Amino acid sequence: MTLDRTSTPSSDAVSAPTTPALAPLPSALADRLAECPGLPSLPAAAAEVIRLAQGDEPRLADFAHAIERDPALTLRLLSLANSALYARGDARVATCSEAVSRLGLDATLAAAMSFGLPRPGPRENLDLERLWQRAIIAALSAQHLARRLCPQAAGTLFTAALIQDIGILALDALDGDSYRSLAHDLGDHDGLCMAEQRYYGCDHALVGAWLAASWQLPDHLAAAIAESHGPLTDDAPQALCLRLSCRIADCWLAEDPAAAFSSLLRQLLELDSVDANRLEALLQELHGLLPPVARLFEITCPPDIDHHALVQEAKQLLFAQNLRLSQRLASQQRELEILQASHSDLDEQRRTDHLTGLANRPWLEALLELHFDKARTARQPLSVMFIDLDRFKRLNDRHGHRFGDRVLIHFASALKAMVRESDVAGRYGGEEFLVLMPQTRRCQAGALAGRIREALLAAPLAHAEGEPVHVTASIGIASLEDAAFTCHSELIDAADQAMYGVKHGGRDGVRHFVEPEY
Ligand SMILES: Nc1nc2c(ncn2[C@@H]2O[C@H](COP(=O)(O)OP(=O)(O)OP(=O)(O)O)[C@@H](O)[C@H]2O)c(=O)[nH]1
Repeated sequence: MTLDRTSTPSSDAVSAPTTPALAPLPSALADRLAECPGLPSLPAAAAEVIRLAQGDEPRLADFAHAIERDPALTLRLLSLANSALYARGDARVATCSEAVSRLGLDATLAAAMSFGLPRPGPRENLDLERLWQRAIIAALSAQHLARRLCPQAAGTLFTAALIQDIGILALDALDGDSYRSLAHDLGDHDGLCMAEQRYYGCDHALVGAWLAASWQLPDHLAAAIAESHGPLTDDAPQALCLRLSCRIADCWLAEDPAAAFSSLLRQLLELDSVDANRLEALLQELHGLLPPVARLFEITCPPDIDHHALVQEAKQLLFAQNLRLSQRLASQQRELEILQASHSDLDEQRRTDHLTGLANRPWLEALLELHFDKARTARQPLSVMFIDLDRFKRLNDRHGHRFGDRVLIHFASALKAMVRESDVAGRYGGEEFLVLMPQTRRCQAGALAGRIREALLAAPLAHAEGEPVHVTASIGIASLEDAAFTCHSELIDAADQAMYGVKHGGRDGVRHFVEPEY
């Protein structure tokens, strides 16, 4: 009789067709490991089982024969085959062949390896008891999950989860105390991996895979160990089973399991293939299987948990956390809105002349630059009007600076009311104003200047001691069509120059820029 690799849930997936190549270990670490005498070694019976498994047609009798040479291992395999984990109500097995047949190749391998690896004992080093507890919780969890998500790999995943942390044993053998100082808190697995990355340039998963490869374990087992740390995603069910299995083990062994499981539930929300109900069913199965399996592995059984109450508490904690999170998000959103409002207020202030509320000089120049480039590219008209109120010093001197301010404010609001929506009126400085007029030819700009003068004539900008105070303005206009302007500031200078022409001509008037003839 040959051992059928596909007939039992645990004997399949031995030959994964496409096993990804292992990432290489950092070379200095590989050299040291290769020369380290105290690395965990494979028990002779397990080595023989592996050798046989790599043959073309592994025969059940050969496996049984290899194992029978190790009576202690034979006894334990029989116990395992008759345990609740594998017996499932079937008759008790009495021979090594029957045990191997029931367990399948992967579980036989797992058992052979695990019984030969370092056991919890009085040594004052790593907390091996905890490592083994974690290993069996992970192995049972991986197997449970795999039965639903990728049944053909259930056996492989049991074995891979069981030995996924052998890299820790290897690094412990390599560096002793200095490694133990990194691994002092085995409950913080992510923290340990990060510390290993810093110290060795890789974590114990890669070291474990290297060790598995050096024991000639099947490639897919070594690859699974290498992949045992990483994000939880639906698209790789085998990696998901393994990665989730060690998280479940960490939660089970955590000081506050409810808090740990609630954070695991949060991660499950991202998954389609595993939810809180599946987790609860898994914990229930573990609750029944852990005591006999712990006895088989000769370790103290992990603390019992009330899986139902625990999942309920974890759900409530998650709910409370979500509530707090959404409250925090809402208040952050409010703060953001206030910040945005004050930012746009600030933006507005940055662009505005504080006395008149019109655009200020920097903003006028920035806008004109934009309009200038756009008008030139699109060959569209553009005009600029420079307005200087006449004899403003005299007005200030006569009526006071505050009075002058009020005149400026009134003129600004009158100007704003007269220009088109698409125009921009601004205060260029002191008693000087600028109007930018996109899509406006010189004649249209001239018409607006005329209306401004008429308005100033028609209505006084203020009253002093009951008397109306009229102000006149000198207005210069420059339009793109007046000359070959090369930049926006030339247009302002041209309008300014035209305005000065009015001043020199006696003030209160309008002039267009005329290019000087040389
Ligand atoms: N009230 C007030 N006056 C200002 C403000 N900014 C500038 N001025 C005054 O405007 C006056 C400008 O004087 P000048 O440059 O000599 O020009 P002008 O008196 O208007 O004479 P012409 O431009 O030649 O018609 C100065 O007295 C400035 O103090 C302001 O914000 N408020």
